[in-house]
Amino acid sequence: MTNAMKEQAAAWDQADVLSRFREEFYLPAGEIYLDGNSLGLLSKRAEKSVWEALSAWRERGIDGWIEGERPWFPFAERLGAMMAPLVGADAEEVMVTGSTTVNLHQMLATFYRPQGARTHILADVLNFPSDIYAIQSQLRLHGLDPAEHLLQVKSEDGHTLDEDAIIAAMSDEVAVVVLSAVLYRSGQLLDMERITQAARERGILIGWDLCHSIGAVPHRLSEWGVDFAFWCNYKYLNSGPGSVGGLFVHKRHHGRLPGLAGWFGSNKEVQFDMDHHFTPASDAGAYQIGTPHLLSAAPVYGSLELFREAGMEQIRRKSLSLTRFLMELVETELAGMGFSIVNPRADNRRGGHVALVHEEAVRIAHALKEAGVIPDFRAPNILRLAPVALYNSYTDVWEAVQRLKRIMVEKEYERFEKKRGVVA
Ligand SMILES: Cc1ncc(COP(=O)(O)O)c(C=O)c1O
Ligand SMILES: Nc1c(O)cccc1C(=O)C[C@H](N)C(=O)O
Repeated sequence: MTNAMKEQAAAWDQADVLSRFREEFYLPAGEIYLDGNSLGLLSKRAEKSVWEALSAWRERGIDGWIEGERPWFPFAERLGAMMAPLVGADAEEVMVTGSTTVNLHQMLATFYRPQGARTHILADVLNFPSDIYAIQSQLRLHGLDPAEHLLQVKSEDGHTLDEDAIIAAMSDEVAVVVLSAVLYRSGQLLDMERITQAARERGILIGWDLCHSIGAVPHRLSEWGVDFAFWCNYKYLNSGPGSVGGLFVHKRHHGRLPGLAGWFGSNKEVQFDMDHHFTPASDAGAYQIGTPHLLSAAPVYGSLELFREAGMEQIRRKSLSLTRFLMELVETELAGMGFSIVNPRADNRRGGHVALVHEEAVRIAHALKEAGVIPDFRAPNILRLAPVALYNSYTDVWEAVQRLKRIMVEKEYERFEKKRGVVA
């Protein structure tokens, strides 16, 4: 059985239409990297685009803003247009700017307008903490108590959300809904289309956090009628730690005054008139604030070239197939060893990683790292494994599970402290 699976993995690798993209990345020597859902690996393209940004600065100085192959002044717009297909949007609806948390602040500062009974923001108990902090602080800025005005949909099993429960919580007290497309721990993929439609039918605005879905799952934000979305580019998009994030604002909202205005949100024709009257850009560009962080935006260009070449549909197909294989191996090779798979199994219900619960998860994560498999751990007991379509192979998945099996059989994890790392 084991050998048959290994041969199967090798055969799939042979037939893999995306296998050439592995060469585009710097893979840590001797390691199997399965943490691309937290920080994607550096690609040669991303590295090249950073060097090109530095060269432009070195050679052109101030003229880099308007001259050269990739002038800085329209760069955020250019990246937005390149990224638009990944979220299913028109070029003018997407901007590469800010960060996840900052963009959520910008979106709420713009779209959260408590009026009459509609004063609540609806989120969920499984959301990433930073989103919740941003929501709480936006409520406070309106003089409202988060304990009362932030509603969080509960989770029955502590890992997943029930879409019916989310929709049932959309009362006429809710002004805005903020949810993650893919939940950061369990990897559950929510039915964005259905939930968005339900919010719109009830006159509620809806915004999606795409941190764990962008680059892993295709989206059709524009067609679904999503009001806004925000994300980072350092996970599946491989644009580097702290790289500039992204946002989407549906075209029906264009022309509004952004909640947080700054001169880079100006109509570009008049920005350098230096007028004290703010003339916002007519599209998602209006939501930029200050000078773009060019050196952290530069790698996004190289990363997006790879996505354009590989194609999102192919990436999703391989990602699903990798995670399906991983789940199958966990169930066969690791049977009886105390693991339970807590991500949903169905293809249309899971994102790009597999989430395993084990009572020894923290020590197993340490042991895996020592064995050259890079997972991540989320307290109290979740091991996340993300085989990434652009740079992981089926053989990586097979080999990672063999190393994990050895750790369990030999009880290698018992040598480690039951304590998470600083950046777990
Ligand atoms: C779902 C989700 N939201 C928000 C964040 C925070 O993003 P940032 O630190 O880029 O603002 C992260 C990751 O760190 C995340 O996974
Ligand atoms: N943003 C991160 C960071 O600055 C340091 C370490 C990890 C991260 C992450 O992105 C964690 C990630 N959002 C998660 O899903 O847990």
